[in-house]
Amino acid sequence: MAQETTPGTSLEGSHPTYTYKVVLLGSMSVGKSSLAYRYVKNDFREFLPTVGCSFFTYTHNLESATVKFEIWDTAGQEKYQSVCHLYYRNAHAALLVYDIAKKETLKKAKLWLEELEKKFLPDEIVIALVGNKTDLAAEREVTTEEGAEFARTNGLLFMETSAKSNHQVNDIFMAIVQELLRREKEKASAPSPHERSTIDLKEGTPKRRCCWL
Ligand SMILES: Nc1nc2c(ncn2[C@@H]2O[C@H](COP(=O)(O)OP(=O)(O)OP(=O)(O)O)[C@@H](O)[C@H]2O)c(=O)[nH]1
Repeated sequence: MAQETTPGTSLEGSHPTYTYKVVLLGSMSVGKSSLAYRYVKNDFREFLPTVGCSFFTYTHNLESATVKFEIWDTAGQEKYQSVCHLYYRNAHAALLVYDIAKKETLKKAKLWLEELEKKFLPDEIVIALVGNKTDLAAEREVTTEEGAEFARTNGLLFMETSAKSNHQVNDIFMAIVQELLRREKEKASAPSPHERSTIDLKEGTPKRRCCWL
């Protein structure tokens, strides 16, 4: 298992570097490894079994920032479920992957969402719902509207992809990058805890209070 890393931010002038942990979750064989492989290596292999967890890194050199992704690809097999919480601990983003040709895999993605909601506050993690295998259009069991509606009502990013035909794989990872950067900006423009003051009614004088005690 890869060593867990602490995300970091280094501010070099106006070009910061952010490191994020991104996890892929979902049923067995929905294409989690294939999506990671397509994204990082721009390739597709028919056979990419995951034993436990595998690990990829990818660096985005954007105009405004450098964004490093540590992508944790978890195995969908039931026997690994009991240790899965170790994989998504401290994650900044999660892709909940289902197979558009297997309805029950969307149910499993919904269960993953419940699990994440127990462990993270909404602003702690960016979650994307990903309907993979759009190239199997003739076998489709989940409509685009069904996925989109579930994502909309739960505040998730949503995209349908095909790791095989390279459809929207880059786009979903880039949507996650953009959302993470948007949140960084929002955090940076929020008043710093040092700036907040409270009034001590007993003494009648404004006091600075540190908010993370
Ligand atoms: N047609 C099609 N097949 C795909 C696609 N993505 C993955 N597959 C196939 O689906 C099977 C499972 O893919 P994986 O990437 O190993 O799926 P996984 O979710 O990582 O599976 P586990 O590691 O067992 O949890 C393989 O045979 C892949 O070739 C896709 O977009 N289209």
